[in-house]
Formats: sequence, structure tokens, C-alpha cells
Amino acid sequence: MKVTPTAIADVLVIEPRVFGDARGFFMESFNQQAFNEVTGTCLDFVQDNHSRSSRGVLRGLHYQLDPHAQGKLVRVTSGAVFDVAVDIRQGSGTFGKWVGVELTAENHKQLWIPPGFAHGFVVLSETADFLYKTTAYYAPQSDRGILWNDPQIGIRWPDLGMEFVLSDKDTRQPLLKDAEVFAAR
Ligand SMILES: Cc1cn([C@H]2C[C@H](O)[C@@H](COP(=O)(O)OP(=O)(O)O[C@H]3O[C@H](C)C(=O)[C@H](O)[C@H]3O)O2)c(=O)[nH]c1=O
Repeated sequence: MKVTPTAIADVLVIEPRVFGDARGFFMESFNQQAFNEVTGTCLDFVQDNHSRSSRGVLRGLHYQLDPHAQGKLVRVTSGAVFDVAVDIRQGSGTFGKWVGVELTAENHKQLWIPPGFAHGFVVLSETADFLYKTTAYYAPQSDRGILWNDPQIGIRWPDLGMEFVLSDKDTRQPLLKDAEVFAAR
């Protein structure tokens, strides 16, 4: 397993070891002990999610407030996405900062996004299957969002030569300055 830090402490790119042979490949897509070792956490995952989206679909920026804040371990099993995490932990030295990583079925990259972050992605391929584990259950009453193109955050989303496709909810998310964020962790 290869772990690469990002510009935001605690957000990590994880690449499982892939065993390729004439049949294809095998990898341990998740191993709790190895995950705990590389992240220095002992968070358990309680829910697996799977969404499929077409090219140009942007889902985000989403998070759940405490006590339902979710850590997310995200990956792509078909296609490609540009995945983004935004630090919204009050008092963090990287508050309001973002990191983006291209996750594809081919590169097998995963992104570990701890609780305290807003998360979103845009699909780069014709379709993409996006799978992720969360450390807390879905709690719609605590579901919150931030506008994907908030100029204060300034995410440099890839130019796909098309308007992004968003849910009605995501077109109406608040700006970071008006959003409920996380107390210092
Ligand atoms: C997230 C979630 C949703 N739902 C239901 C609620 C809606 O009826 C339907 C679609 O939900 P939504 O439009 O919020 O799905 P996404 O836009 O993919 O939301 C996710 O997208 C971004 C990228 C995230 O990081 C979050 O995990 C999550 O907010 O699934 C559930 O039943 N359980 C769940 O855990």
C-alpha cells in the first residue's frame, strides 16, 4: 500500500498493492488494520455507498455536521473523476483550502477524507462508478453543503467544455462564509 500526503494534513492518497496477472488483477481494496496504520486512526466504517454518474455530473460539496460527521474513503471502479476535499474545520491552518485528485479505475487511487471536510467530485469519463466507505451513518437532518464554485475556496475544476450537471439542491448550496462549519478538532 502506498500513501501520499496532500497539501492538507490528514487528507491522504492511498494506493493499494495491485497483483496483476494474465487473468487481470487482484487487490485488497480495503483492509482495516492497514488503514488504521497508515492513517493513524482507529475509525470504523459503517456504511458503503455507490453512485453512478455521467460525464460532467458534479456532486458536492457535501458534509454532515457533528455528531454525524463522516470520514470518507473514496474510489472509482469504472471511469474517472476529479475528487475534491475542502477543509472546513474552524481554527485549522488550512481552513477553506482544497485539494483535488484524479481517481480512476485504472490508477486505483483512493482518497481518505477525515471528518471535518466538505467533499465533492466531477465526472471526467462518459460514466463513472464512485464507491466510498463512511465512518458514520447517513443522517439527512445533519446533511449540509457548500456551493461548488464558491470564489472564497476557488476550486480549479477541470474544464470539460460543458456546463456541469448538478442536482437542484447543489445549485442552491450556501457560500462557505454562510455555512455551518466544524468546531476545531
Ligand atoms: C448520501 C446518501 C443519500 N441517500 C439518498 C438521499 C437521496 O434520496 C438520494 C440521493 O442523495 P444525494 O442527492 O444527496 O446524493 P449525492 O449528491 O451523491 O450525495 C453524496 O455526494 C457527495 C459526493 C458526498 O460526499 C456525500 O456522500 C453525499 O452527500 O440518496 C441515502 O439514502 N443515503 C446516503 O448516504
